[in-house]
Amino acid sequence: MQSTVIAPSILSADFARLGEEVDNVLAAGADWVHFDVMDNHYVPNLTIGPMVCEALRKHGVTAPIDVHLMVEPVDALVPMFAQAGATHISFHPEASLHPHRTVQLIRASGCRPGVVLNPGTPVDVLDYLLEDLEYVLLMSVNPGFGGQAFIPSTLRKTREVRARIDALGKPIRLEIDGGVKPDNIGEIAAAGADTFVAGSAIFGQSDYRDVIARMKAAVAAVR
Ligand SMILES: O=C(CO)[C@@H](O)[C@H](O)COP(=O)(O)O
Ligand SMILES: [Fe+2]
Repeated sequence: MQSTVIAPSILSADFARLGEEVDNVLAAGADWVHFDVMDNHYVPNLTIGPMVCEALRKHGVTAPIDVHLMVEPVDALVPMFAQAGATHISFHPEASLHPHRTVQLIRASGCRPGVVLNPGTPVDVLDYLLEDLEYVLLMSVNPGFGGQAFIPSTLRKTREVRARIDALGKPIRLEIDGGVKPDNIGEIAAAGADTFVAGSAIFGQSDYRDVIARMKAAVAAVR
């Protein structure tokens, strides 16, 4: 079984104090930094790019940086993020002309590849990709914004992807992104997730340590 990972989405952090926010959330027990990249094309919002990732590394962040690319096309940004210090890069397969080639490119760039499924994307998209991935990211909201409500059908999809990963027998992580909170994370973990993105639930609280501890305790109770 994979270890539990809590990955705060910095989309909900105070961007004017980003380095300090990331330091604080990691000191409070977070495991990874979830880095949402939006291009105002694949999704109707615009966020941050490789320069900000590089700035976090220069600031002294050593934790894994989990880059979630909500961009189309995908490939040109992969080496740029690898160079900027990303450790994990995920992308939406419908945004790449050749998704398997993109997986190979992420790995060749020295990062761990992941594929992202939107709430309406069937799990069949994993059919010939899963065995070459390090993680699957299931969106539990439609991509583009923080602070949205968790879509319940994601629980069914989580169980389906968990079964596929277990059948394959490879140590592939199952990450959930969107609307994850202390009061639903236990149910999500019970469905088979091991890696949890949370933006507003963490950065919306003043005590990061308390909310992360409550999330980890809720996961530990069911895993
Ligand atoms: O990728 C995305 C949104 O597109 C996420 O990473 C959100 O940033 C998560 O925010 P919350 O739903 O936890 O507030
Ligand atoms: Fe994300």
